Amino acid sequence: MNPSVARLYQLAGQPSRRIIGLMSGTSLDGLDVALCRLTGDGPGTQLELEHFRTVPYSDDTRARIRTVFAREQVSLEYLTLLNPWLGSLHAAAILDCLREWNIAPADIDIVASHGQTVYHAPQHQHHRPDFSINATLQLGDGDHVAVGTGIITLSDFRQKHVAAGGEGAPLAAYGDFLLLSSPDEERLLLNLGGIANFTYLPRAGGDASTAFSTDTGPGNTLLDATVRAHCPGLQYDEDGRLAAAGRVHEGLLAALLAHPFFAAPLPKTTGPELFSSTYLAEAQQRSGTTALGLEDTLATLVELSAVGVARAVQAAFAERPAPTAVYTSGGGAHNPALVAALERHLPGARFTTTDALGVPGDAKEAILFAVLANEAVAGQPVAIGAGRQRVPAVSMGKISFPG
Ligand SMILES: Nc1ncnc2c1ncn2[C@@H]1O[C@H](COP(=O)(O)OP(=O)(O)OP(=O)(O)O)[C@@H](O)[C@H]1O
Ligand SMILES: CC(=O)N[C@H]1[C@@H]2OC[C@@H](O2)[C@@H](O)[C@@H]1O[C@H](C)C(=O)O
Repeated sequence: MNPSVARLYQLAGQPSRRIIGLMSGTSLDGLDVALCRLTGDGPGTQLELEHFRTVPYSDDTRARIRTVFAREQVSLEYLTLLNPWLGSLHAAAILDCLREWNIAPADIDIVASHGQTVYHAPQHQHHRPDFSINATLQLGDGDHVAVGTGIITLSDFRQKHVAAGGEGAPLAAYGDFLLLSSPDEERLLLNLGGIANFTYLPRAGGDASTAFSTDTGPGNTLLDATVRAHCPGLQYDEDGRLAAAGRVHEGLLAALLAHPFFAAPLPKTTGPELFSSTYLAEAQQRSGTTALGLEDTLATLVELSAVGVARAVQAAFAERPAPTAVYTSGGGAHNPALVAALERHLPGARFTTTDALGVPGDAKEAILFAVLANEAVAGQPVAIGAGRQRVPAVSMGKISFPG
């Protein structure tokens, strides 16, 4: 038997596994590295987060990714080179974290690598009517991660979801359902990353067919792009200070909300391909706000993110009350201006970060991929959701052996 197959078989039978989850999201702030001890599988999964670190991307790495990121046309040569280059970069980042944590690579069972999304193309969003399919592309080749670290690696998680009829995202429903369902309350788990999304969790033991997750629109992506364009050297509006100094421009807000994405049925996914500086510039043109100051523009974009979330929540809970327990995660949870806008638009909701549930908000997405890898190796496909909101019951991730 191939020794790596034997090792994988052995790992699948162990009571627990030590898995490093990797995520690098649309904000391009860095690579999130979460070392998880996962015991059991399925709804009985227990998480112990042993270590977490965000390895910041250098300006050079960000610039390389931005050369192709969310662009319709790119150099095929550049894309080809970036794929293994990012895989090796991620492998080096893992080794660096392990050195810092004083852990040998041989003591890690699996790496679960999301890779870097460079283009997300659900059918409702892409521009090629000759392809009536959903598609999404993550770079950072898994073989390079496996060979670079010497650790069995699962990667490219989104393709199976697409192959099984999904849009490749959000995958959060799986991890949230397995780790964060509670018998005491139904929950909304609201992730405020570059793109915002939420998962609805019924009470644990209740009707799992009602669980689902959806993107809601921009989270931080337009805020970050606007700050970068106006304030060279700054990556984001720290603590929402600039936005808090501005006033919402109702005309610009209405022009932004006119996009059909906000009225489209749930679940839906999106990305910076749609919520781009072109989208903002067109709305500014239509509303006559091209000269609007930075603070007012940011205040309006904060409002847009919050209204996007509120509209999706209202659409999901048109017939019955929305859960009042809302747990936030992602970088936007650190932005008081965004959280305040959400509190205004979701009156009655109690906002807490997922940290209160033992899952640090900044680590949640990296943990998700560790959970997905744990399921792929040791679990069964998870059946949650129903009808249009069905989450395909599939195991996800492609396996790369180090040797
Ligand atoms: N103190 C803060 N004040 C304001 N905004 C913040 C703060 N800390 C983080 N952010 C925002 O969070 C962003 C990073 O968020 P996060 O790491 O969750 O995004 P991501 O994982 O890349 O996105 P996605 O979930 O869409 O893939 C930053 O770019 C910034 O906009
Ligand atoms: C295609 C893609 O990378 N989508 C990301 C992105 O970042 C947030 C939102 O858009 C979400 O749909 C998804 O990530 C999380 C981890 C998910 O799949 O649940």
